[in-house]
Amino acid sequence: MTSPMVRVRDLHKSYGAVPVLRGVDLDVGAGEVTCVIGPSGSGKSTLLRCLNHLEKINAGEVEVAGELIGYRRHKGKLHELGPRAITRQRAAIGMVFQNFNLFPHLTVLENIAEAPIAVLRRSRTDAVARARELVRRVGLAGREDDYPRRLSGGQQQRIAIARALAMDPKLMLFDEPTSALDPELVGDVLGVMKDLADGGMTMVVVTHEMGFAREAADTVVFLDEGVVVESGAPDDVLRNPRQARTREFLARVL
Ligand SMILES: Nc1ncnc2c1ncn2[C@@H]1O[C@H](COP(=O)(O)OP(=O)(O)OP(=O)(O)O)[C@@H](O)[C@H]1O
Repeated sequence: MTSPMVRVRDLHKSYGAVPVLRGVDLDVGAGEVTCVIGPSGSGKSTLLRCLNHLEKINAGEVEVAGELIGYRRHKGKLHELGPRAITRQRAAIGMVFQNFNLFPHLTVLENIAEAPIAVLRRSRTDAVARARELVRRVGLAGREDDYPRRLSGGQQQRIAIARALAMDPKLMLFDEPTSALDPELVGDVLGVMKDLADGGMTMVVVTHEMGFAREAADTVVFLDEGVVVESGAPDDVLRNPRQARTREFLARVL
């Protein structure tokens, strides 16, 4: 594998007394795309949220871009980054959610340029110029001054991707980015994501889009009940799964 961008070892996460991740290992090399698949409630979103400091982990090791973000051996000490280091790391991770989360009172350009100005201290001129370039890149030239409510769900999601890219992330996390979209809008968003993947972006994508996983992923991870049941190349996991649980899941969704 190329140099690791994400390295997770024996990750445990519970909500209260309910265990959701039960010893997860994950490796994503720089420039690789990993798709995480699995039934509803299997812990996929929780795994992404642990990578981005949105959840505190209970045990294990999580390393992103060479930096350990927190671990607790079962009987060992908790090591945590300070708030400034967490902010720095979060800035290096782009996250795209199911529900776009654009600011409704900001235009498309302002939505994209806001964080680079506020967090990276870019000049307004530079941030807006880059935002214009990103709007073109996601195929929405001409919509720069629109407000999000005037865009379709698929267009809003493409802007959400552009907004994440504006921070020049080292890693992009996608949490079911097409689940909230009408079927005819899904392809455009997946197309933007495929272009990113082909351009060498490191990506972890939680998805129910098996076609995307087959085409874009270097690795497919099947998560069930908080455990990685099987992982490997898409052709192996999606076409010739070794585990009965993977076969049963695929039979339901394919
Ligand atoms: N903040 C929370 N507090 C308590 N329980 C939670 C919380 N977030 C998630 N859970 C529970 O943890 C389990 C895993 O949730 P998670 O969202 O990670 O699953 P998922 O695989 O992403 O599911 P889906 O495909 O439906 O989005 C579920 O049982 C869920 O109800």
